[in-house]
Amino acid sequence: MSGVNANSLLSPMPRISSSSSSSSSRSNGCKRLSLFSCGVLASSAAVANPSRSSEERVYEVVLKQAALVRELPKRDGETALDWNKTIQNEGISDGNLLDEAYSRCGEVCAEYAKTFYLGTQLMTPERRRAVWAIYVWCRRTDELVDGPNASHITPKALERWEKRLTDLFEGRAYDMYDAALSDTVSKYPVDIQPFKDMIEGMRLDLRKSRYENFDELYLYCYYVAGTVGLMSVPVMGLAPESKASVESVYNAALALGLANQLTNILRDVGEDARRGKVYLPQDELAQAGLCDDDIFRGKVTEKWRSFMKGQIKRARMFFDEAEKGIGELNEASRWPVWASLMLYKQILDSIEANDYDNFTKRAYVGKAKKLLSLPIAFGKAVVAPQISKMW
Ligand SMILES: CC(C)=CCC/C(C)=C/CC/C(C)=C/CC/C(C)=C/[C@@H]1[C@@H](COP(=O)(O)OP(=O)(O)O)[C@]1(C)CC/C=C(\C)CC/C=C(\C)CCC=C(C)C
Repeated sequence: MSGVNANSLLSPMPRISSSSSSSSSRSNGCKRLSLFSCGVLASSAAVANPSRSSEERVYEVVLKQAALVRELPKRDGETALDWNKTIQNEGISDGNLLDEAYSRCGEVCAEYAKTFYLGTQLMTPERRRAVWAIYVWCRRTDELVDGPNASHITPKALERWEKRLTDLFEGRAYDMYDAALSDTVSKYPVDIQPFKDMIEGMRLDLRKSRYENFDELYLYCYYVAGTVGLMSVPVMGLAPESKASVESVYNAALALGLANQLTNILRDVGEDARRGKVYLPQDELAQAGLCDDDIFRGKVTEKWRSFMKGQIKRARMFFDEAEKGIGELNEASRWPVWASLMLYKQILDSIEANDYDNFTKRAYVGKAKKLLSLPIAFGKAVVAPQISKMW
């Protein structure tokens, strides 16, 4: 799309409304994800915070999201998270205006996240546009603290953004992008909590520039990225044949968000340091014999390599956890998820290929590798999902 920029994304547009409700369910039984003890940490975060760890607090949100889905009645011949028919049967009330709102979301997506946009093409039209609407809201939220006007953003502005969020969940949309999301949340069992939590993550980012331990970092990563997984699952839907518990799929989705954000942090160490930010856990840096000054100095040493190996190992473990859940998603939704996972995971390979110099070199995945990932992701998603579980 031409003319999509950070300012236009945040500028208000004509206010239109859409109605609100919520919807659907599945089995219980859960598998608890614990990646704190993956060998990179000498001290456990739960010990650092003996009352309740971030992992436990986030897990409560996961359980709540899964419970919301289970509370909704199953329809004959429909699995709990298989709402495609529901959407098609009920139709969309404000036809043209909503179509326009969604197509604007698609344009933003195509502009900002080309590969992801391509990946959504395989999804059903209803799911595709719902994911675009979520994407746009996330992107706009992120731009409040990371965009061109970020230096003017105050807690008050975030409060207004949150009020606007509550309004759109109640069917009162301020602009076209909001209207699309308002429609989406009225049709899929998407809860407001992960959205509120993402705003909380932006608040945290405004006031915090150091993370004492992985427990603190975990919470931040949940807020800004794990939430995306929780928002997306209800729209992407589960495979009708899936026997997995809803919790385990939400956990995998959470893990993908965490893995992506940890990878982002590892890729951007130098860039963040130049903004005075160090996201890496302070206690782990200290255990490796490193401190902030080593990061500001930006010299790749043996200590740094060894520290980075541990961080990369942990990020990969979250990716592994995420992979286990993708096969449980509705078949048409798997491709963009596999594609995004593969592309992000390769950033870790690229950090290694740069000999862990994430101070002066930006790890990236080249075009050829990106293009090659798409058919492989397609294969894992559609052609041989069973085989991909064994890889
Ligand atoms: C299919 C799919 C991938 C859907 C998600 C689409 C979506 C709603 C994305 C929103 C992304 C966004 C703009 C988030 C705002 C906060 C933020 C910036 C988070 C970081 C993303 C990277 O964004 P960016 O474009 O800035 O990256 P670059 O710096 O340009 O490289 C994050 C790192 C996190 C994004 C998190 C995800 C994509 C998690 C997706 C998880 C799922 C879709 C769940 C999948 C389900 C299972 C069962 C595994």
